[in-house]
Amino acid sequence: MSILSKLSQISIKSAVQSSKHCFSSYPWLHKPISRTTILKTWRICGFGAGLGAVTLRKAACAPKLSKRIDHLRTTEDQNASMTAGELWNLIKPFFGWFFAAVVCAILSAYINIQIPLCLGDLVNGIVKIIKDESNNLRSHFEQLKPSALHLMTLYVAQSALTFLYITFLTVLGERMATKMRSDLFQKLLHHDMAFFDSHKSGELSARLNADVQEFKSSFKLCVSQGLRTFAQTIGCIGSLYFLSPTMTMYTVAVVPGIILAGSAIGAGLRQLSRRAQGQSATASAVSDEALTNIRTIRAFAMEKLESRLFDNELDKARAMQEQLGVGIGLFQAGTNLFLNGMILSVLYGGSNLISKGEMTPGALMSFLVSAQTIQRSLSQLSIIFGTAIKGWTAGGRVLQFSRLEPSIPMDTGVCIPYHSLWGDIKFEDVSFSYPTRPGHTVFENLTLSIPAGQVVALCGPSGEGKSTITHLLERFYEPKSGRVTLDGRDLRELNVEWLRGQVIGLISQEPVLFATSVEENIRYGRPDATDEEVREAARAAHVDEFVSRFPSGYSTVVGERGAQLSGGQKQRIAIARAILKNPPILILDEATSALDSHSEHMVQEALNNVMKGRTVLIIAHRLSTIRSAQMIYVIKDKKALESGTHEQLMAKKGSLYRKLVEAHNVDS
Ligand SMILES: Nc1ncnc2c1ncn2[C@@H]1O[C@H](COP(=O)(O)OP(=O)(O)OP(=O)(O)O)[C@@H](O)[C@H]1O
Repeated sequence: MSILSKLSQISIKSAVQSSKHCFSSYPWLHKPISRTTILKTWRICGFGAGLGAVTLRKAACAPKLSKRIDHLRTTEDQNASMTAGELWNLIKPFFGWFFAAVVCAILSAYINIQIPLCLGDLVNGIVKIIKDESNNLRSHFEQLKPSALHLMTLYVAQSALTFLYITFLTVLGERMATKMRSDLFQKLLHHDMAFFDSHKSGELSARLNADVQEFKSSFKLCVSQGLRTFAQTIGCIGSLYFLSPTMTMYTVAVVPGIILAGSAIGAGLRQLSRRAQGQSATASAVSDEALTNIRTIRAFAMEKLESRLFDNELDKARAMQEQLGVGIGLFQAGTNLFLNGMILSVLYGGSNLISKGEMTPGALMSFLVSAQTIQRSLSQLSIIFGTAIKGWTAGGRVLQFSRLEPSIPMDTGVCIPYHSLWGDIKFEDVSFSYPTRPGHTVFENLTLSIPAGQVVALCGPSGEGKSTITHLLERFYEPKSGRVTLDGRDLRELNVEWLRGQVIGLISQEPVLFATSVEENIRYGRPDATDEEVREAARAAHVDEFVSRFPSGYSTVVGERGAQLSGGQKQRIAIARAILKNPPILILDEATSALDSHSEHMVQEALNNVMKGRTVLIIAHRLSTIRSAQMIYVIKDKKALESGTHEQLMAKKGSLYRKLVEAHNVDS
């Protein structure tokens, strides 16, 4: 026996002995263990190990998946800024309201400057009463009346002006925000598809909502409080000078230093604010993406992981906002310390002047109240400064996308009159790569022709660019070189709105519906269609069959992106929508791929009716659909490799089409 086996026997023996010893102290352990108990134990161990493994796997996955978030981060935000000219352009349309608000705010500030002076007169009168040792107190009291009345008038006027400027500013702020939102939305709707390829919808919606809101609130605050407090500060400094030039000179000598320090801190805070807002937008993008893909998250049981990813981004945003808060807090604390020191110096210096007989108690009172008004105004200004930083950045973020001009203008170019439109399409030496992936060439000198009134099919392996051909035809993107023509005219000469709205009808692979009723979704094809025309299109696309079984019929709401319908039902509604649009050129991008063979047969029938007399471009994987085409192009290796009818291509020896059919890459 080898040394190793001896050693193992010894260890087994000692283990048995020690276990016996151990068992003897626990009598219940002497009971025979049943098979079920052993099985249960195994199951529990297995479950525990499984749970541990899943937790570990998820923990290990988290950092990997968090890379996904990197693509949701926005980089341009750092450059988001706004010029004074742009701010003026926003105000200009509502200048009347702005002017009224500014006048009221300045008048209110003027009154605030007057109040301390008037208060000083009143105090001097009171001092006279206190000092008077004659019995003429009543007449002194009577002399106070004009000052008291004056003060009363100022208080009432100040309240009225406050009411007015707040009202004017609310109207101004709301109108500006509405216009900003409307302009941005309009701009977004017209931006190039490449823009949407590189920006997340969550980010765009944050600019449209949260950023506009932030800009509006800070603008209102800056104009109402900022203007008033600024005017008050300047005015009160004037009053101070009038009351005591010496003390005023001492007081304001330190102001330039404070302004310089404030500007330096402000620049840092502005940058921090930009980063914090960018991070908040990333957090929103994460939640937005998760909520949009809730079904995928459910299917993979990733709720906890997604929640962790969101928390992670939220934490970063929170930390940055906290840093910003600390920065603003420090700024305000410093300002307050400086201002309180100023008041103390005023009291001390003022008492000194009174003792020398160079100042009256009333003047000191006025000086003090004016200095306090300045103090309040400046500390208010420091708050406003923080808000202005946030608002300025938010406004810049909104304008950043409003400034961009789409490279494809929507409303310029020629519209071919309906009666002379044939629908003859040609791709001439087209080279193309997507703007977001410029290094990846999708087509190189692609040439193909879709003759007017004919049905042409595109087939070929996945990812070779079939759908891209439809994108170029719809002019979602521009070719890098070469041209796409309609009836011999370059698409670049034609009006895009007319092309997409009246000439081309697209039924795509994944139809997306609006979260409204079936009827409204179909009517989207032609908003002025009558109810009967909508029903007719629905019948032609076999929508009627399933909709009539819904309790609410055509009023049934389809849910977000049509989530409450099956893929085939969505597809049929999309077909009805295209039928209603009645375009001269029809693109069917795997339009029947989501249907079962029965529905496909019915929809194909409907499509056959619609296709008559039109130019039709079909992208399909089903042989039954492809073979009916008058011309088939096989797209591969960045070009149209082969073309011909089904019979011609099948008869051609070594043809790629034949290989695809035989390899079932084209479904039979
Ligand atoms: N918006 C986009 N941005 C960047 N690249 C894209 C975009 N859309 C498609 N592509 C790329 O362009 C190439 C062609 O894609 P396309 O969708 O046209 O292929 P396809 O032949 O229609 O594929 P399938 O038959 O699978 O639908 C692919 O490599 C794809 O990854």
